[in-house]
Amino acid sequence: MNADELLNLAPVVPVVVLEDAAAAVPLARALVAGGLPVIEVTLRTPAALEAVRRIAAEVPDAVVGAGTVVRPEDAERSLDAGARFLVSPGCTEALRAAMTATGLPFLPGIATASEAMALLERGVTAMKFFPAEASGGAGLLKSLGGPLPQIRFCPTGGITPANAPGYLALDNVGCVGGSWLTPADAVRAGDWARIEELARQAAALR
Ligand SMILES: O=C(O)C(=O)C[C@H](O)[C@H](O)COP(=O)(O)O
Repeated sequence: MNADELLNLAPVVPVVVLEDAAAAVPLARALVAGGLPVIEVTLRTPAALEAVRRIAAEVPDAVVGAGTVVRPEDAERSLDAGARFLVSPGCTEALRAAMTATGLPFLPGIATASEAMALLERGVTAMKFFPAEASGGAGLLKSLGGPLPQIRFCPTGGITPANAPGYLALDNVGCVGGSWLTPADAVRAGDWARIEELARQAAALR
């Protein structure tokens, strides 16, 4: 799978923060059952890598990746845990090199034309647009599509069921990402039925 294929797997990528790795497998099963197989586990908690490991081992229909990859060493550690893709909120040359070295598809974050062009010079054509709403939203992406039509994006940050269709209608958007599918209270309560239903609604967005 390359990064462009990753963007085509599902219209919405749930961005997940897990405090407890024990929730990882039932959570991933609920998302897959709802029709969202691509799952980004953010490396924001001590439990994150173990969560990736468990989903990779126990939920074969999920495509689990690591998000919030911000330090070069996060890339290799995510690969070792079984991540199948990497996502970063922004990018540096050292981070790009580390993500490339894993051989995994990755979506480096950008918010401006210059950031996108720096990655394009390195052969990267699939990127995360972050923080999407705060940086100019669908209008900015539409504008970037004029001079930079070869780049495709996964906008993330402030995406909701209400504004997602506006992004998904753009030629240069493959999918959107968001945390709304896994509300912290639902995860804490183990309310997998609610998460499955949120996933089902999101899977129908396109
Ligand atoms: O952790 C990362 O790698 C990020 O870049 C940030 C996340 O993608 C956003 O925080 C999700 O945004 P919301 O859906 O608005 O909650």
